[in-house]
Amino acid sequence: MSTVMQKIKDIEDEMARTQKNKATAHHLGLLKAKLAKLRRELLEPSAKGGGGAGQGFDVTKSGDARVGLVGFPSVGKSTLLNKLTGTFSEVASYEFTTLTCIPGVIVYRGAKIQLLDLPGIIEGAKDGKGRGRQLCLLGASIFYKLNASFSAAIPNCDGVSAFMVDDQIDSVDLVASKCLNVRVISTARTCNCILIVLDAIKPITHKRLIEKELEGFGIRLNKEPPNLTFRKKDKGGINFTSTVTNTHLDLDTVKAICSEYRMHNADITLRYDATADDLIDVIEGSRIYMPCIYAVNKIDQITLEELEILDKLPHYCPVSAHLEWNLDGLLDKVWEYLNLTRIYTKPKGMNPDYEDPVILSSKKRTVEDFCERIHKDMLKQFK
Ligand SMILES: Nc1nc2c(ncn2[C@@H]2O[C@H](COP(=O)(O)OP(=O)(O)OP(=O)(O)O)[C@@H](O)[C@H]2O)c(=O)[nH]1
Ligand SMILES: [K+]
Ligand SMILES: [Mg+2]
Repeated sequence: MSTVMQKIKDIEDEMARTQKNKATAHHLGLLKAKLAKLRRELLEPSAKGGGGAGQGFDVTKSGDARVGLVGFPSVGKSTLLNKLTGTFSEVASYEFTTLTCIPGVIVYRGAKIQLLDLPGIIEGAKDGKGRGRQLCLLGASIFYKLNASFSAAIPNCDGVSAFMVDDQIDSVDLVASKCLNVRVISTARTCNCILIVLDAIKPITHKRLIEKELEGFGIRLNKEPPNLTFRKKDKGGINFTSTVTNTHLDLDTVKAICSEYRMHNADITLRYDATADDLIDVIEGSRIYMPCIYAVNKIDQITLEELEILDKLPHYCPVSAHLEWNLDGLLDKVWEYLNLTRIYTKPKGMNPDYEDPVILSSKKRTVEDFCERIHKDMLKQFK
């Protein structure tokens, strides 16, 4: 059951051991491609039934946009949900209080924004590093709590029995924690914006760990899709051109990556200094480019000097969920990052309705999209 995870770990270990230089670039490119393929496998529905329905949490999308709270345990995600939406999600000082997805709604500037509280991300689950006995028991208890819908709902967990003997708890731990992360991140993929919640008094490295976890599952944060074209052909080999000098990719690396995908004929054109990861992203497709805000919580615990530093970092928004500090600032930022468009309609012979705008997303805001939103037949009669 954990073979995919084991393979991922092996490749990550090999990458860590491999020195980065010109001679190893193509081999590293190949490993990166292998890793991307394995991670995709982890997200795909299991071949043996079980189905893909359980990849994310089963919460119906509603409103004009969806925002997800992602972070390590006990950083204050549920407290934030409660304060921002008035919904109830259990808050406690112990880790993994929340084990499922709890939605709430924020009405802001006429838009309905669905906010999702999610379980904490489990550190090290990605590379199979446990935290010894403590995490083993935690994994087991998460597993028991989730078990009712567990093996049916989660890919790559088929056949895990709830009645594992003690020496198997290690693998239960790994599977349970991995699966919980997969569910959280699969749900995060359905969002229009992610709020990475950080604890102001925890190490700054936590930010990078959460980012890596999300990146590992195809989410690209505050990033534009790579400006490169990849065109498959029937013959002619690999043709690699670039309009700029590139420092990351050479023909050998490009060929190694393409061969991993069994693509031996393709035109690849770069318009910027792209990396191997960028090329893999384009070949893989299904990457999600998403705005992300770092909500640094519990600022009531730090000094003013520390706060001033945090406040200057890009995409950061310091808050105290518990004391309700700067929640308006956070909402403003969410609004800005969602980049929604409000359209006010004016009924014939009446004043425009400034109370109830039609909300369009940043990606779908043409007149056509507007018509679609009002009524499916509107476009046909539209002049
Ligand atoms: N000092 C301080 N404590 C906070 C703040 N926000 C939340 N807490 C506390 O942090 C603890 C964890 O809060 P939760 O909201 O349960 O955190 P969570 O991220 O949802 O935790 P899990 O569901 O277990 O992943 C609780 O004891 C909260 O009271 C804050 O702004 N300042
Ligand atoms: K908690
Ligand atoms: Mg919680």
